[in-house]
Amino acid sequence: METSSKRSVECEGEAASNKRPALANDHAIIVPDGADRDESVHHVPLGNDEVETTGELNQTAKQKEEDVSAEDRTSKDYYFDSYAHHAIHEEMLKDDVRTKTYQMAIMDNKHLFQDKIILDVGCGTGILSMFAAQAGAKHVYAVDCSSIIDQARKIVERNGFADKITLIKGKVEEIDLPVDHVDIIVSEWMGYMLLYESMLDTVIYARDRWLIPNGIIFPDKAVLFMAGVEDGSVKRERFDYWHDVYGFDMTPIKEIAITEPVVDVIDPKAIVTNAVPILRLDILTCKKEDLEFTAKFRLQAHRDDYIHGFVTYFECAFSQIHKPIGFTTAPFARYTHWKQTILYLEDTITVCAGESCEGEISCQPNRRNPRDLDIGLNLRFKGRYSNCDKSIKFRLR
Ligand SMILES: C[S@@+](CC[C@H](N)C(=O)[O-])C[C@H]1O[C@@H](n2cnc3c(N)ncnc32)[C@H](O)[C@@H]1O
Repeated sequence: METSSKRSVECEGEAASNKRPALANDHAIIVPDGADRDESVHHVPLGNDEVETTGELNQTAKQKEEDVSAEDRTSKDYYFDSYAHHAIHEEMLKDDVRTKTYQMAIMDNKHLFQDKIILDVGCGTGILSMFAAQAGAKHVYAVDCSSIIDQARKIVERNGFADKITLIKGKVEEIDLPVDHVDIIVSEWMGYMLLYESMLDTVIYARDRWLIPNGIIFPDKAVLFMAGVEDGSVKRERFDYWHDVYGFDMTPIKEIAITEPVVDVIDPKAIVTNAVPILRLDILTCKKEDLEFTAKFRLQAHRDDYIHGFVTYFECAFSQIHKPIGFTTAPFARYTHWKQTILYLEDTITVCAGESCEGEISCQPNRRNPRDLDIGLNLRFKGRYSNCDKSIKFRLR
């Protein structure tokens, strides 16, 4: 089965489901009502606006800059700059699957927030801090290293929360809080393929330093999934394109391009196999080491088709609240700004219904740029029409 290359357009016509799909998952995830799709949102490329920081932080940034050569200047260097611009926050706020799930999780659980001390890890515009203050928190500490916090300060004042929310500009790992402990941590740390940006490290740091025993983290569960996809038209358009560019062979670029996972919307009809969980995280207990993982997988085709790559997506849950909720970034659910992340294969696998491909997928932060992800795929397939035994490396940057 072939699917259209105009994936975002095709997707517009999909019936967006409100119900959590039946996946191999052990916690209830409900996508909130009224979270409409917004096809106008786009990922904002990492920019390089000047970030205002303390002298000490500027020093650290300069030092880091000297450590990396020009070709390695990727997300590591531009990370906080990228969050300084309002457009990336607009994209996140307009993702109402995301934002409304946080709002519901907080506002429908006022009993948890009443008179409690809250820490917002990476507050951005201050949206989660203001939800927490509205829910009755005694005080909220909102931390962000990006200069967007200057706008957050004005927003907090304008909305009458200046006495309830203290904004602290700096890296969570480098600041001191005026309190020794917090009752609840709220944070939106998830990146593409769940772990891109490595911001969960920061939440783990904050949890271990400040969260009281039996404290609460919003959200507290995350699961990453993978499935096989038929996506021939996009593969041809993105990668095979380089075979003949105005009559020239530009395949050296194809060889690089295919090692970079693609963040895009996948038509749910393109999914050829079952989806399997490859990482389950309990944010209350996980360690930094758990974020480097290798998982075995076995994916069985549910129809005769081709596998051109593997799609990954994630789900998050707020399970410590009165009635657990969550959201999914799956292709068959509503659009989110995370879309899906696809690992395309150089070779196409011809698969028959019932046949399985298996292997191991590994993922770890890149050694030089820890906000990038190095992904390894060992793939084995023996089918009626094709065989495959390969090790492939990708880098999400
Ligand atoms: C994905 S945004 C979420 C913003 C906001 N909480 C929301 O939900 O709209 C993550 C924010 O965390 C900040 N951030 C990431 N790592 C940080 C760190 N180590 N220390 C302080 N801020 C950090 C970024 O600058 C960014 O503004």
